Amino acid sequence: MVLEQLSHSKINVGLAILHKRDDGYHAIDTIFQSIRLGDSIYFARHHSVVFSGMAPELPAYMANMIPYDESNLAMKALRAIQDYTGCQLGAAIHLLKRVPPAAGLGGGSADAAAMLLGLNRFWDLRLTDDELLSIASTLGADVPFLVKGGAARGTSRGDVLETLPLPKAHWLLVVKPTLSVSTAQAYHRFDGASQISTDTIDTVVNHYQNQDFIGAFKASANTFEELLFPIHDELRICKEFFTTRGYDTIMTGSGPTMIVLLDTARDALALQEEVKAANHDWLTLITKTCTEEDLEQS
Ligand SMILES: C[C@@](CO)(OP(=O)(O)O)[C@H](O)COP(=O)(O)OP(=O)(O)OC[C@H]1O[C@@H](n2ccc(N)nc2=O)[C@H](O)[C@@H]1O
Ligand SMILES: Nc1ncnc2c1ncn2[C@@H]1O[C@H](COP(=O)(O)OP(=O)(O)O)[C@@H](O)[C@H]1O
Repeated sequence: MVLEQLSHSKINVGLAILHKRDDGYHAIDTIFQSIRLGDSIYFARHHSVVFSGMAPELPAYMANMIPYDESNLAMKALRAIQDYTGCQLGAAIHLLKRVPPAAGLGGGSADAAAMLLGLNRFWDLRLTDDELLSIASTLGADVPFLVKGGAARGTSRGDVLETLPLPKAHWLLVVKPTLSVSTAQAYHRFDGASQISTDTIDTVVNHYQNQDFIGAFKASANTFEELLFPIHDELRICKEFFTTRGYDTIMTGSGPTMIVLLDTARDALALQEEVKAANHDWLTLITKTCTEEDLEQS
C-alpha cells in the first residue's frame, strides 16, 4: 500500500510586521490562504526509514536548492514525531517537489506539515490535532497554519491562528523571479516602521468574512514589499509588469514571488505568453486558491 499526502502551499494575502520581539522573532499580523500548488509525499512499507526526493518540473537552479537529507524540513518533522511518540517503525518516503523553494510560498513548511499528517495516518499514531499543532510549532512559525490549511489570520510569530471562512476558488498566476530571498535576512531589514498595520489586516479580514476574496486581495499590503523593493529592482519590475496591465498583484511572504489575481485560466495562459515574449526568465505557474473540497481530498 502506498499512501500519498498532499502538501498545499500558501500565500499571504497581506502581512504586517508589527515589532521585533525579545526572542528575536517578529510579531506579525497576516492572512494565510492555502493554494492548490503543492508537493506530494509518498509513504510505502519498509523495515527502516529511507528518504528520497526529486523536483523534475522545477528549473535546475531551484531543484538544486532542495536537500534530501536530515536537513530537509520534512525529515525534521519525521524526527520530531519519532521523538514525541517513540515510534520505531520504518517507511520508504519520497518527496515530489513542485513548489519553488525559498519563494515565500511556505514550501518546506508545507512538507513538514504533510510529513506530520502523513505519518500520523501511515503509522496509525492517532495524534490529536492539538498534538500535531504543538509539534508543528517547534518546526517553524508557518508550520501550524500549513497543518490546518484553509484560510486564517496568523498573529504572534504567525503561529496563533484564527480560522476564516474560505472563499470560492480564484485563479492565480504564481510568478517567481530569479532572485532568492532569505526569510531571516528579510526580517532583519525591519527597523520598526511600516505603513502597514493591524488596521490593514482588519480590512482584509472583513472582506474574508463577506466571502469577498477579490476585495481582500485588493485591500492587502505587505511590509516585506517596503523592505525589499528598494534593494531589489527585479521585484518592482516584476510587480509593475502585471499592475501596468491592469492585474492586481501582491508579493507573498518574504518574497520574492508575486501573486497575480485573474478571472479565468485563459487570462493566466495569455499572461504566461506575455512574460515569455518579454524575455523574462521568471517561473510562472497557474493555480487556484483552495476550497473546502480541495482540503478534504488532501
Ligand atoms: C515570512 C513568512 C510569512 O508567512 O513566510 P515565508 O516568506 O518564509 O514563506 C513567515 O513569517 C516565515 O515563517 P517560517 O518560514 O516558518 O519561519 P521560521 O522557519 O520559523 O523562521 C525563519 C527565520 O525567520 C525569522 N522570523 C520568522 C517568523 C517571524 N514571525 N519572525 C521572524 O523574525 C527568524 O529570524 C527565523 O529564524
Ligand atoms: N522540503 C523542503 N522544500 C524546500 N526547501 C527546503 C525543504 N527543506 C529544507 N529546505 C531549505 O529551506 C529553504 C527555504 O525554502 P522554503 O521553505 O521553500 O521557503 P519559503 O518559506 O520562503 O517558502 C530552501 O532554500 C532549502 O534550502
